[in-house]
Amino acid sequence: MRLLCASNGLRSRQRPLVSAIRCQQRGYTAAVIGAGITGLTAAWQLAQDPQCSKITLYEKSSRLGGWLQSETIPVDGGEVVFEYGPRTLRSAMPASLPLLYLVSNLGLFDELITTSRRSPAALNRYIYYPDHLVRLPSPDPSLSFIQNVQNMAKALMDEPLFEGLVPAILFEGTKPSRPPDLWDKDESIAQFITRRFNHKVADNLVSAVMHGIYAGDIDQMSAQMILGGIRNLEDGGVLYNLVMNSLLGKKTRSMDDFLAVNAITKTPESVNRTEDIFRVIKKASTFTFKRGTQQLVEGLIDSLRASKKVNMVLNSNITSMDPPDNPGHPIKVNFHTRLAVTTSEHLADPLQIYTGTNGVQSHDHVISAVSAPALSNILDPKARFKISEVRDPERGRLAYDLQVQSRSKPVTETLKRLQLHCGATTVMVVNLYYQNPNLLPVEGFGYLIPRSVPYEQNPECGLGVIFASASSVGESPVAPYPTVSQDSAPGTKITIMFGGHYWDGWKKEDYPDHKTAVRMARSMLKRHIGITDAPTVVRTRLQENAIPQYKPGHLNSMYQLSHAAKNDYYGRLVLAGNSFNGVGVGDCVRQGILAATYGVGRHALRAGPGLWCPWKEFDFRNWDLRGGITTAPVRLFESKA
Ligand SMILES: C=Cc1c2[nH]c(c1C)Cc1[nH]c(c(CCC(=O)O)c1C)Cc1[nH]c(c(C)c1CCC(=O)O)Cc1[nH]c(c(C)c1C=C)C2
Repeated sequence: MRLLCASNGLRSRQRPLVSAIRCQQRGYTAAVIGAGITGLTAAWQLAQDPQCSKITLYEKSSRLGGWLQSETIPVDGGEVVFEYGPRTLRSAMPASLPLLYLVSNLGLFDELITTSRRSPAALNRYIYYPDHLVRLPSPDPSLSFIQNVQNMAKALMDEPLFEGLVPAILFEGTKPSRPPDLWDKDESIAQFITRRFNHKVADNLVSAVMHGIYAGDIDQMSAQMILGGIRNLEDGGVLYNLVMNSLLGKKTRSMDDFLAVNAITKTPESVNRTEDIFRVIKKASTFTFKRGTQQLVEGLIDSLRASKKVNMVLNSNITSMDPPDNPGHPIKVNFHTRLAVTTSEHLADPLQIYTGTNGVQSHDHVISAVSAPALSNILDPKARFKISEVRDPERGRLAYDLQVQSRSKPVTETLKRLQLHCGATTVMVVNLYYQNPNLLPVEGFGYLIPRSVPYEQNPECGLGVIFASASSVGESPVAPYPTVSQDSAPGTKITIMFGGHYWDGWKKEDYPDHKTAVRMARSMLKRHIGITDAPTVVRTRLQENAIPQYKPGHLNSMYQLSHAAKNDYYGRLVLAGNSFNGVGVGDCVRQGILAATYGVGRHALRAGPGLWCPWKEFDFRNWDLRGGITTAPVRLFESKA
């Protein structure tokens, strides 16, 4: 096995862990800042550690769960579940294992709905271009091999969406690859795809996919971070290497997935479920919950309550969290809570709510699970920086010059480095329910809208439309695997998403309000797929700065930030969450687990038998995973398994 790409920083050195050893002897306390999915998972994992005596979970709002939010709405003939954030979770091996173990640990396995790899929602994915839906080529199991090949060839020849794709595929292998001295130079996704294929592939296909994941602009997104595994194959041709690897059964794996599987607590319930978990991964393309993804949040909250070790400080505003004076000292967190009146149904009986004004607590470890801008605001709300791009003349690598414009205290390196992680897109989510069950022109997942669609076809800045009824129905994961659905009402549920990078730089007052958003959604559906019916239920949610954007240079700035946090806070501050390594629910769960185990110095790696300890092939005894950012997207290795 070969470690494909590990920057020195993320391999980092060993250091004396005097304070960690002391903590291990007497037990330790921890704080988690932010009660989104990363923070809740981290708090849950800490609560499983008998050595962890107390966990304080700080949340600035009165609601837990971040942007995982579902609502069950009564309608004529039953109920429908609307999602305002993530809705379906990807089932992939081994990336979804930590999440599925967590689900089982929480006793929620029976609550899953799995969407089979052979279902229309998994097979039929569409892109709208330039004025109609185009199905992305994938074998249709109801047709013969010859019919599938004919259909695919026809689509590639006839559809403007695929213009330039065939020559791009044929000649990709002949394009020069990056010279070795520029191996670690980052570029945008658009630059990489244009360099290897052509700009039509970037604009028509790749921009659509990136709308569906990041709501982002491929000119502003890091190829190294987001397409790292693929980009590493460019020597000799990306496609050639992909085909060869597939024929030879070689896979590129992320060590983090294995680290998380190794670290996550497995209750007897989840161990009993192992076979079922692997069955879900094999058969399903995605999964969700009967009452929406919020069920995961509720399961975590119930478990935290039952642990009796967790204090939840809601409505909290952390006013300072300065580095300790020396390595032996804990981190002091000063906070202020408004009168903790909660409206959330989950908080009717919180473990402990501080209703006072100011408080100070010391913690042996702090896990920050908030976004980079939110953490920056905690460290110094008055700090303002001017960031300018500079080119490293020798290596052409992107670098940034940071100048402090204002501050209220001495600026730490951590605070400076956080500034480079501050971009995020805002998405308007519109959920519509129609009584008519036969409204859609095609069966499938929905459609994405690439940036190349002419303005007249997309004046609303739409990113994509989800035929949400299709992904709300599936199989129970438990034998005899009956069909289950989120919705008992028979109509059609559609979600429309707008904005994203198209709204970069907009002010609050520029965003559409509820009425305007519904009007925009309806006019888009009419133009694109001819829907003129009036919906019976409409719900909108503006998700502000919800999806972090990994801009070129992200990996390098993550490495710098990780080291700064390790040094400034003597390994006691751990950073996790979607600002760093992955915006999906599975990514956040993995980061929460890694932070609450290796990140706080509580889980030692051992060279056990079998496939599940890939680190034993590397110098894992020298990996210092404590403090800073525990996750490392460059810890990739090649495996035959
Ligand atoms: C609510 C808006 C979101 C958009 N992207 C994400 C969210 C939560 C995050 C996201 N979406 C997908 C992924 C990759 C797979 C994963 O790790 O879960 C991530 C990280 C893929 C995806 N995009 C859409 C759906 C329904 C899915 C998941 C399931 C699948 O691939 O089958 C739809 C969608 N999401 C966004 C837009 C604009 C959009 C449009 C149709 C933004």
